[in-house]
This record gives sequence, C-alpha cells and structure tokens, in this order.
Amino acid sequence: MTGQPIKPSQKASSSSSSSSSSNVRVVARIRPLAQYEIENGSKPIVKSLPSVDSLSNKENSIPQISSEPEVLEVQSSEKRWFELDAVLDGNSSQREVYYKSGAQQAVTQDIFKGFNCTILAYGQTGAGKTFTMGTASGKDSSDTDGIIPRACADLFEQIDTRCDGNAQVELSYLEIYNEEIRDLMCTDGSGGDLKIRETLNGEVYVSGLSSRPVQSPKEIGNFMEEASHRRVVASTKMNAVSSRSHAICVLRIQGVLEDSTKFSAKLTLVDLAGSERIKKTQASGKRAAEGININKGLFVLGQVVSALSEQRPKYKRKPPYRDSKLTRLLQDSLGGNSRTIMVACVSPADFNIDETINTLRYATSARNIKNSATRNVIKALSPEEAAKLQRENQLLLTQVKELQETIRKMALASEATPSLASTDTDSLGSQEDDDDSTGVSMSSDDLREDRSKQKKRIKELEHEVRHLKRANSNAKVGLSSQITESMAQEAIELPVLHKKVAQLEEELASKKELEAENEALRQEMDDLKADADSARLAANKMAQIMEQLQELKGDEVDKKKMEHDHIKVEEAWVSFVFQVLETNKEQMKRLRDDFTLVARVVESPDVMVLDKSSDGSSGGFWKRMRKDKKKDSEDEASGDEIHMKVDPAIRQKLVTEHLQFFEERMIEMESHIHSETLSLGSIRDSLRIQRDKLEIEIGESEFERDVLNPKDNDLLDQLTALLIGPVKNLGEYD
Ligand SMILES: Nc1ncnc2c1ncn2[C@@H]1O[C@H](COP(=O)(O)OP(=O)(O)OP(=O)(O)O)[C@@H](O)[C@H]1O
Repeated sequence: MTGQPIKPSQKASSSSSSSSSSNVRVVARIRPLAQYEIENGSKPIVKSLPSVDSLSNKENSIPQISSEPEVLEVQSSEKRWFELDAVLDGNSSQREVYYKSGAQQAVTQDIFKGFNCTILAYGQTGAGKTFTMGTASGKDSSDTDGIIPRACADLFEQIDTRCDGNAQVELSYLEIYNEEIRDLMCTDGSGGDLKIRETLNGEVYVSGLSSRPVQSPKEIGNFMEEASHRRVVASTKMNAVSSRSHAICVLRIQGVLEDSTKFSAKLTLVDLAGSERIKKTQASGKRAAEGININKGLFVLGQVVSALSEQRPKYKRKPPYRDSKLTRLLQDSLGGNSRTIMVACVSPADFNIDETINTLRYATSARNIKNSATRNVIKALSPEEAAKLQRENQLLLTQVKELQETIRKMALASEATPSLASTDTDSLGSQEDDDDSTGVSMSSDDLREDRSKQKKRIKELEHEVRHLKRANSNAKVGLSSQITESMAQEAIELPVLHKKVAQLEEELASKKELEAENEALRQEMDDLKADADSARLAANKMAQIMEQLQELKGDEVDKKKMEHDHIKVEEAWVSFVFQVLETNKEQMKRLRDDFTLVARVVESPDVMVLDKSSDGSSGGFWKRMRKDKKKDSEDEASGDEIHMKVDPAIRQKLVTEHLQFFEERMIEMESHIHSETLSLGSIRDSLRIQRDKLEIEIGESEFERDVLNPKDNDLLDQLTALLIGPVKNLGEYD
C-alpha cells in the first residue's frame, strides 16, 4: 500500500469555497517497552525500517516530512510489514513526532490557508496516545511536550508574525465518557450530557458547549490543565493513568493576514481512550463498563474507517457515523471538510502483538480515506462583493434582532406566568388527602425543573445575541474608518453569523418544543385534577353502595344462622336413629344367644335344655318344643331346665327349621342395620360438612358486616387513595 504524503498546499484564492482533496495522513509511533512489559519478559518485535529520507535528516536539524512512505516491521512467527506516511520508534523525540506527523505543517501552514485540521491519536490502552498528544501544560515548553502544547505555541507565534495580532482564537474542550458528552470547560458542573446537533448546512456541533476566547498558549494551557482535572482517568493493569474517555479539544481561529487575506479554520486535537481487552487490563465493575463503552466507540470508528477506505465500488457502504458520538463528532475529520493526521500508537512488545497488528491494520486502511477540505479564506473583495456582504450582514443583523425580540418576549411570558407547580400543588392540596398528592407533586417537580432549564437557556441565548451584536457593531465601527479592513472583517464574520443564526433558530425551535411540552404537562395536570374530582365522587358513591351491602350482609347472616340451626336439628335426629340402631344391635345379640342355645341342643340330641329366664325372643321355638313334647314324649322338669325325650328325627327337623329361621332373621337384620348405619353415617358427614361451611360463611359475613360499618372510615380512605390518580374521566355520580 503506497502512502500519500501531504499534498503541497494550494494558493490562496479569493473564494471561500475552494477545496482540496487529500488523504488522511497516518503515522505510526512505537513507544519504548513499558515497565510491566519488561517485568513480564516481553520482547520487542516491532521496529521501523527507516527511509532514505529519514536517514539523510541530520541530527538536531529540523525534521523533515518524508516524501516517501515508511515501513514498520512486526517480527512474530512470520514477518509483517506495514506501509505508513511515517514511522517513529522508541528513540524518536516529541519534536520529531510533531514535525514528521505533519502536525507542525498543519498548524503553521494549513490553518492559515483556511483549512480545518484534525490531529488524532489512536491505539490500544497504554500505547502512548496521551504522551504523544500531551496536554497544554501552560508551563514553559520542554522536550517532553506533546503535539497539543507545541501546536498551541506555534499557532500564537504564527498569529503574531503573520496577522500582526489581528486574529481571534476560541477554545472549547469536551470529553465523551460512557457515550455522554461533557463540557470540560464548564466549572459549575452543568456541562453534562450535551446533545449533538446539525446546522442547516450539515455542520455537526455540540449544543450548549462553552467556548472561551484565548490570547496565548499559556492561557490555553491553564484552561486545559484545569479541565484535565475533570477528565475521567483511572489506573488499570496496563496503564497507571489510563484515560477513560475520548477528549476533543477544538481551537477556532479567524484572522487577517498581512496581505489582507481573511481566513478562518478549526483545529481539532483528539486524544482517544485506548482500546482494551478487559481480561488484560483486569478491569471490573465500573472500569469494565467504561472499557466496553470505549471499545464500542472505537469499534464504530473502525467501521467508519473501513467504509471510507473501501476502494472496491461493489463493497462501498455508508459510513455509520451516527452509531457513536465519537464518530458523529469526527464526521468532518474522516471523509469530510478537514485535513486529518492520525497517529497510530503501538507497543513494541510481543505481549501486545494482536492489538498492535489490529491498530496497524486500521492505520493502513485509514490512509485510503479521502477528505475534501474547503478553504475558508477571502482575499480581496470587489465593491459589488463588499456590498453583497454588507447586505447579507444587514439581513443577519435583522434576523438576530428578531430572534432577540422573540426570546425577550418568551422570557417575559415565562416570568409573567405564575409558578405552575406551586399553583397546582396548592389547589390540589386543599382538596386531597396526603396519599393522593404524590403523583401530582412528581409532575410539579418536572415542571419546575423544565422551567429553570428554560430560564437558563434563555439567559444563554441572550448572552449569544449580545455577543453577536457586539461582533456586528465592531464590524460597523471598522466600516467608517477603514473600508477594506471592515469588508474583510465582515467576510470573516459572515460564516460565523450564519452559523450562529442557524444555531439560534434551532435553539428557538427546541425552546418552542419545550413550551409545547409545558403546555401538554399543564393539560395533563388539569386532567389529573378532573380525575381526582371524579375519583372522590366515585368514592362517595362507593360508600353508599357499601352501606347497602352491609344491610344485605346482615340479612344473609340471619338466613345462614337459621340454616345452621336446622342442620343442628337434623344432626340430633341422626344421633337418635343411631341410638335406635344400637338397640337393634343389642336384640341381634340376644338372637345370637338363642342361636347358641340351639347349637347346644344339636350337640346333645337326647336332652333339650331350655333356659326359662330367656325373654321369649325365641318364643316360637318354645311353643313348637311344648307341642312336640305333649304329642311324642314324657317330660321331666328339674330346676330351670326342662328335659325332654324327643324323637331324634323330629328333633333334628325342628332344630334345622329353627336354625334356618334364626339365620334368615339374623342376615336380614344385619343387612338392615348395616345399610342404615351406612346411610346415617353419610347423612351425618354431609350434615357436618354443611354445618362447618355455614359456620365459616357466617363468620365471614359477620366480619364483612363489621368491616362495612360506615362509621369505620379506613377502608373508604384506602379506596379513595386507590381511585385517585389512575382513574380517568369516571363521569359524574349523583
Ligand atoms: N514514546 C514514549 N516514550 C516514553 N514513554 C512513553 C512513550 N509513550 C508512552 N510512554 C509512557 O507509557 C505510559 C502510557 O502512556 P499513555 O498514558 O500516553 O498511554 P495511552 O495510550 O494514552 O493510554 P490510555 O488509552 O490507557 O489512556 C505512560 O507512562 C507514558 O509516559
């Protein structure tokens, strides 16, 4: 893959729309072995193969940008080579990196030609990105200064020599932490979760991001040092001070060159958080979550790079800029209106070979990305052009005034409106119990918060309008004294004004949206109040219904009690029948005794023993025996027994007949008693079940009757609380 050195800069033109297409310049920086790599016995396997150009660069002379690509060699199981615009190894100084990366040229030349420039460091965690970019320390420059302090120093030096101090620089500084944009320049803690917006002409910007005019590198250094304390850093196994966020520092520069050429440009300096393997960094909990978000942003960045670098038309696809905040903010730098330098930082250690190869793959792909940077310069103006610009300027001024008036009116209206939150809470408070006001007061808090946000935003907008007015009046003052200067000044102000107006319009639109939301909330509040009234009515109606229910329940209790009494009577009857059955059983016992007697007779065929004390239950047998005695035998009586001589055949017949008679009766009675007992048992069981059930029902009904006592307000209160809030449009209950 052949690298594309930075193209020679174009000549200044009189138009602000001239553009130049250039590839992203990609250089690699190999840092020395880190302590942890030495300790784990890592070997250096990444090195640069110096170009002829770089060998010819003499020591201590100004490092030159190589006109030929340079090669980086990775020596693992097999050798691999990567061709880049420059390769800097562990011996390269910070100064060399600044020059050979192309950063020095971008700052000292491209910016003053009106090109937007981006310099970003990319690579795995601990690979040396922060070391390479550096922070503007604000202290005297030293050998260890990275790209940012060097760029700031060169920028102001150039402004001094080339613009005679006639230039303005504005600084803004943000970080993307866990997919949230935070303003690092904001001191009052309100710069969190900023939103990305787009102007009508497609420029991406961060709404509400603060910016400060700066006059010197020292001032930038001070601001950045202060801001860097707000940046999230933490210690991991691979870097003691690891950046946990992507930091983006933007310097907006506009000025007039000695030849009256006006230029404006944006210098974006990016220190990305490093890609990391959670296993290697041994991050857990919050650190691991950060790592995942960092990797996610970088993954999308890789996708964007790969989509932009695709050469084969068949495989070309839309870069997924919108998939992460990082790529959305770097949209201009990758494939857009910017000259971009990417420093791919890598470790030399075999321990990190996978990450190094990954970084270098992206780096070589990124070299194919073509940006189309537009120059923002105006060199000389014809009287017609000047008049046109003045007219545009006038138009913008009118727009600004109109916006200012709208904002003023909105501010007045918002102050004139009584505090919605307090009014509504009061009015509800007078009607509602404590319980039911909870949902309503939550809405009030939201409203109060919205209101204060709105007021804050109005103040910001007023501030911006004042700033615009000041800028325009300065332009006017210049017009009367020095026409050329002023026209050029206006030319510079014009794009800025355009942008500001677009931003203001957008802010206004979002403010109107807020007003609409506010109105919707007010409406919701009214609905809630209506619901509360309906619920109260419903609760009263419920009380009446419950009173009626209570009466009904009373009747029910009486009825069930009667039923209960009836069952008790039935149970008593069943007990009585049981007693009768017991008697029957006793009779059965006696019959059995008789049976035993007969059995004895059968055993002694000559003598019949009759028990006179017997109660006559076997009377039939007696009679038969007497009759047979008179007819066939003589009798003898002795004591309680009567001894008879009976013909054995007759005797046998009699005995058999009576035995049969006994048996039949016994079987009959036994089955009768058995079935009676069974049916009575089941009647008794079912009665018992019914009684138990009734007792429970009576208990419940009595309880309900007691609970429904209208004097007891607890249940009513609970019902009212439940009904108020969720009930919508219940209607009237009269
Ligand atoms: N070229 C270099 N020469 C000497 N030391 C270096 C070099 N590059 C990096 N270091 C040192 O290596 C360590 C890690 O570097 P640095 O913090 O810049 O890594 P990083 O890529 O920004 O990591 P992270 O993504 O975790 O923030 C630091 O102690 C730094 O001083």
